[in-house]
Amino acid sequence: MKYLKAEFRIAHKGGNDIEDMALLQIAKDILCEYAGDAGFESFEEDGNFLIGYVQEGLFNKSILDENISNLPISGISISYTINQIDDVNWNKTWEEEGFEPIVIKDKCIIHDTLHNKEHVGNNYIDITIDVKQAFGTGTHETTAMIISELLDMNLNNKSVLDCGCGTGILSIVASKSGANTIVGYDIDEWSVKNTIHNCMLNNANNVKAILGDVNALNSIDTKFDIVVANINRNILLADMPMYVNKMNQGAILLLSGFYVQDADKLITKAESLGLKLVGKSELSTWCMLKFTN
Ligand SMILES: C[S@@+](CC[C@H](N)C(=O)[O-])C[C@H]1O[C@@H](n2cnc3c(N)ncnc32)[C@H](O)[C@@H]1O
Repeated sequence: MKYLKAEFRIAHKGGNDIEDMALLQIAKDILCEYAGDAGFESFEEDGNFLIGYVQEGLFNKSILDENISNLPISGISISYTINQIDDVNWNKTWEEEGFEPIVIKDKCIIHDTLHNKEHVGNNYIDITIDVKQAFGTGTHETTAMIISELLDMNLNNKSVLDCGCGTGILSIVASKSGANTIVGYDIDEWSVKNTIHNCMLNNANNVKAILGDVNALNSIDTKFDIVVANINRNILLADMPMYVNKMNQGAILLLSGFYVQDADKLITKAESLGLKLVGKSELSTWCMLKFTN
C-alpha cells in the first residue's frame, strides 16, 4: 500500500531548536492531533522531529497547512517535507529481534516464534504471532486494551468481526476464547497473508480473512455479536456506519487506535448512529471505547 511519510520539524520561530522538553512535547501532541485531522495515522518521535505516516489517498494537504499555520502556541513554527514510500513496516525491529512474551490479565500469553515461550499456567490462552510486516503483537497499547476487554467477555459461540486485522491477533484471541464465526479484513495484502498464516499457527481455523476496505463487508450477509476495530481516528469515523450496520441487536463495538483527546469525536459520531457508550479505557496516550446498540 502506498504511504506518504512526512518529516515535521518543530522549532522556535526563527529556526532554533526547542530545548524546553515540556514545550516540545506540547507542540508534538498538538501536531499529532492536527496532522490526524489531515489523515495521518501513525507517528514516531525523533528529537525536534516528528515522523508521520498517512495513506496516500487520505492525505489532505490544505487541512494540514491551515492547521499548522494556526498553532495555538505562540513562538513555535512547524515545517515539513513529504515523500512517498511503498509501505510501512510496522514491525521492522520485531521482525528482526522478536518480542518478549506478553501476558495480559493473567489469562493470555502472546509470544513470537523466536523466543522460547514462558509457561505461565496451563489454563492460559497461548498465542503465537509470527511477526511479519503486519501490525499487532499485543505490545501496543491499543491492541492490549482490546485483548483485555475481549478476555473479560463471554465469547462462547459468538460471531466476531475484526476490522483492520493486521497480524490477526484479535481474531485469534476471539477464536481461542470460544467465538465460532470470525471474519477479519484488512486493506493491506501483507496483513491478510499474515493473518491467514498466524491463524494456521494457532489452529484458529474458524477465522476468515478478507482483503479490502470496509466495502468488502457489502458481500457478507452475516451480522456480528462483537465488532472490533483498531485502526485510526479518521477511518473509524468514516467506517462506523458500516460497523453499526453489521452489529446484531445487543452487540458490542470496541474501537481503538486513537488518542485520548480524540475520544469525544468518536463518541459523538457513535451516539449519532444510535450507539450507547458502555466503557472506556486509557493506556498512556491511547484510548479504547466500548459501545452497544
Ligand atoms: C493498528 S493496526 C491493528 C492491527 C490489529 N487488529 C491489532 O489490534 O493489533 C491497523 C490495521 O488496519 C489496517 N487498515 C488501515 N486502514 C484500513 C482500512 N481503511 N480498512 C481496513 N483496514 C485498514 C492496517 O493495514 C493495519 O493492519
